[in-house]
Amino acid sequence: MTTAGYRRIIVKLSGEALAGDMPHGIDQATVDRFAADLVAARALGVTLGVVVGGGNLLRGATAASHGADRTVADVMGMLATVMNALALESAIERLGASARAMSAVEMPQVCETYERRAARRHLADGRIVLFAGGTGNPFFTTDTTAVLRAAEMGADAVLKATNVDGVYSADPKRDPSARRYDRLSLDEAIERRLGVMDLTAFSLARDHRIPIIVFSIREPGAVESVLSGRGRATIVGG
Ligand SMILES: Nc1ncnc2c1ncn2[C@@H]1O[C@H](COP(=O)(O)OP(=O)(O)OP(=O)(O)O)[C@@H](O)[C@H]1O
Ligand SMILES: O=c1ccn([C@@H]2O[C@H](COP(=O)(O)O)[C@@H](O)[C@H]2O)c(=O)[nH]1
Repeated sequence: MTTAGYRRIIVKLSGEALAGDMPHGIDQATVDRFAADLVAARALGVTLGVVVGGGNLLRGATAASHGADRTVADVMGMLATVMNALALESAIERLGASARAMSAVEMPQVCETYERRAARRHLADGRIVLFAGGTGNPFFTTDTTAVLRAAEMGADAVLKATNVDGVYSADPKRDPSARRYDRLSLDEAIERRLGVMDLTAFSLARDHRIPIIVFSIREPGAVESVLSGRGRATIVGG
């Protein structure tokens, strides 16, 4: 299967990338560009859910390594993902498309609470659903959330839009000799402990036979390119 066959997808959008050229925070121009990418992908007729990370604001494990309580830090990380999802929701709606942020952590004054059937209805109605607040539980990541929501929504694939152009034999930021894969199995990704996603996410994807497509979000139109089968990406599983 090529990446062109997917009709229902979950995009895992890097939180870190939302900072643009800044070390941290939310860069509005980058939010607007990612929103335009998502709207263009939706215009291909693809049913689209998005899980956004929080690495531009706070990662629980990092905060804990500096002395914070891990469970509190993880809650803060989940709140960071809500901020990112709200920024994207607003940017998508300003482009004239319909979007709905749904948080796994209840905050009714802020956005809808995640509920599986309601989310499926929003998708069926053509809305881009922004799954915020991670799984709602500490000790997980938004990569795992993306695979979980993909399984719940009956998605064909998870598109991991990040700051590297695929999966390598080692972290390419640390090892310049790392070799890039065009394709590999989920078993191989797990056995080789490839750090582009956590093991929980890869294992859940293997259990539910959900392929993960890893590609760089740096180029405008990246999501649409991957969905059209043109973009540079690594296909894991599938
Ligand atoms: N084998 C590997 N192949 C590719 N990238 C890898 C590998 N091992 C580690 N990485 C790192 O994984 C990172 C992408 O995963 P990560 O989940 O940290 O990013 P993200 O999606 O931008 O995160 P967040 O959403 O939390 O901001 C890359 O920046 C890359 O440096
Ligand atoms: O289910 C989840 C998802 C996320 N978290 C916390 O949020 C941050 C940000 O998510 P990233 O995937 O790292 O971008 C994460 O580091 C956790 O602290 C969580 O607790 N549970």
